[in-house]
Amino acid sequence: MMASLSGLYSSSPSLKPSKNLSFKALPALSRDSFSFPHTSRPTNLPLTLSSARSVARDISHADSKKELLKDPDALWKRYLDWFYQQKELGLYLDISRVGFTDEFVAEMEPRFQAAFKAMEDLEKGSIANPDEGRMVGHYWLRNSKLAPKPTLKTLIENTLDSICAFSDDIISGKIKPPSSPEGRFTQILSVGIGGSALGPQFVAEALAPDNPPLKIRFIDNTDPAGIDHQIAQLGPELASTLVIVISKSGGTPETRNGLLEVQKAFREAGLNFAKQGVAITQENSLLDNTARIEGWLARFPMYDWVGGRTSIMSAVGLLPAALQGINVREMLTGAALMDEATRTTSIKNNPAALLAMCWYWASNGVGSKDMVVLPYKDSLLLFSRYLQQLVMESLGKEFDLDGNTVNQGLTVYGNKGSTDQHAYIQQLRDGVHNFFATFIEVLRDRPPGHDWELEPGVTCGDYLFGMLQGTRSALYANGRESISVTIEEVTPRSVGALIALYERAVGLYASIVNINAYHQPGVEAGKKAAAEVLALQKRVLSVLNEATCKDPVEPLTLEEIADRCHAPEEIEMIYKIIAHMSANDRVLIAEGNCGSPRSIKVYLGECNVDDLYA
Ligand SMILES: O=P(O)(O)OC[C@H]1O[C@](O)(CO)[C@@H](O)[C@@H]1O
Repeated sequence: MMASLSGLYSSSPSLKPSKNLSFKALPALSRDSFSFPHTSRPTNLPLTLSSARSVARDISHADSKKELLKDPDALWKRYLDWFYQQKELGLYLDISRVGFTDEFVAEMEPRFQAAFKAMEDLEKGSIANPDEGRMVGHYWLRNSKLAPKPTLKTLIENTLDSICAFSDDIISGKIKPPSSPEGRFTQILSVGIGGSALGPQFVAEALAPDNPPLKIRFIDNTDPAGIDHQIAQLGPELASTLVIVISKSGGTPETRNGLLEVQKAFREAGLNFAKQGVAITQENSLLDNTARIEGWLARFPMYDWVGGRTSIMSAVGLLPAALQGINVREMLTGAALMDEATRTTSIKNNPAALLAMCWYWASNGVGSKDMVVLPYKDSLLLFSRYLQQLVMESLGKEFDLDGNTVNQGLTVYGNKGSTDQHAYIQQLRDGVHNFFATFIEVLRDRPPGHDWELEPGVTCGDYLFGMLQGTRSALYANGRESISVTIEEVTPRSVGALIALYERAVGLYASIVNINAYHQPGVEAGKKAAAEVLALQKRVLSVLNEATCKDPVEPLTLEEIADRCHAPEEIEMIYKIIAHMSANDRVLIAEGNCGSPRSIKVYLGECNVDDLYA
């Protein structure tokens, strides 16, 4: 069997996981109908005669699976057999409730060895992101000795030193806001999106002390009302707000808009933005040039060899964290220790490989099941949102590295326990079986000395513990697989380790399914389409302006606007543009109303003669 299957795990294009070969081929033998744990092979594999036989054999194993489920000794043995711990970090991994078989592990071995080799090359500076021709160096950020060139090593070390020195100076009040009665910075307003927001948001929620030296707020969208809300919440403290604008590319529209809105607020408050602005971006980007020309307070670098979603250990994550009094060197140490632990080429001793293997097993190597992430700790609330980008932007790819269409991915969602038990766990337990769970457990409930028993022998934290364990058991009893990651405490070190664990798992998984984890071509399509909508809006405005400047004014139907824009095929979009502008008092609807598109006739509130000749 091994010999006949080994080729199926090679990277040969014809043997790639294929969604066409899913359960549909043999519905009666769906592994979902089996009780747990499974012994069937992943159904993404081509259905050869031998695989069909192996599925048939799995039916006969179904009873023994039931026995395993009922047999606490066997389950305990499986727990111990696969239990992983990283002692120094106090991090444990339990994958006993995922039903992979020894045979499956053996079959995955060659793929993992290839993935370990690819990871080794990546860490040595290979062009691991071939589509963008870039190195992938986030691992160097926490161990600069790994950097492939001495200049990079120096750059990483100097940047870290300057982040620490700058934040010390801000916190101590050595660097002051020019016109604040407080005499020191009290607030951070972070402007950025995607990888330039999610990491800082997660770290702030997880690690910021109750009374940080600077409190942080985020603008991570181009929603005007959301931006207004953040600025309004700052109120007079805008004068003591350090604005950190984060964009690797330096040209992301949402971030640019956030910056322009904040600069307007500064102008209106009579404040000098430049003296309170900090940029984190690549050298010579639009943002970098703006910050340099306008003389902003400080600039910190981003590098083309660090991706947005893995930038949390660069200035992107470290500067906001340091300013909130979080020990960033500890975060880096945690990540470095985890990097070391996930470098081993023994699957069983490598927690990231174990995760990647379970993901492959649970989702059939094609993302057929979603990953629900449930941290049982309020401060880790944003971990699932952070992982959503890390995993889905990395693994959600149309093509594999050989150019075959694979439509890979792994859906991630989640919030926190036990809160979610009162929201969607009902469906997870009893409803559609389209997921596997990851529990994040934190052993320490409260800082020492603060606990008390709210009923004899039981604390509030015991309830949280009970809810987690109860949900895990209830899911398992209904054949739902789960992974449990345990940390002792939420500290900079353990958070650094968690981040590094998942970064590595994503990298290994991507290798195993033969995709590039480090680019995001799909995002470009949406950005391009958005730019086209805005370009069309400008054409609509120009056509309306021309009609408005006529004497008498010529109200236009949607058809007439579309024709004059030479875009009859865009009539629906033109209607939406008109409806949006109308809702924002930007155009006059002369006749009809926006609710009935055919009735609309439009002209502008006033003719702008200058635009006619622009
Ligand atoms: O840091 P930037 O260049 O502004 O990009 C923000 C985010 O946008 C993306 O490129 C996707 O649009 C992410 O990968 C990135 O984290």
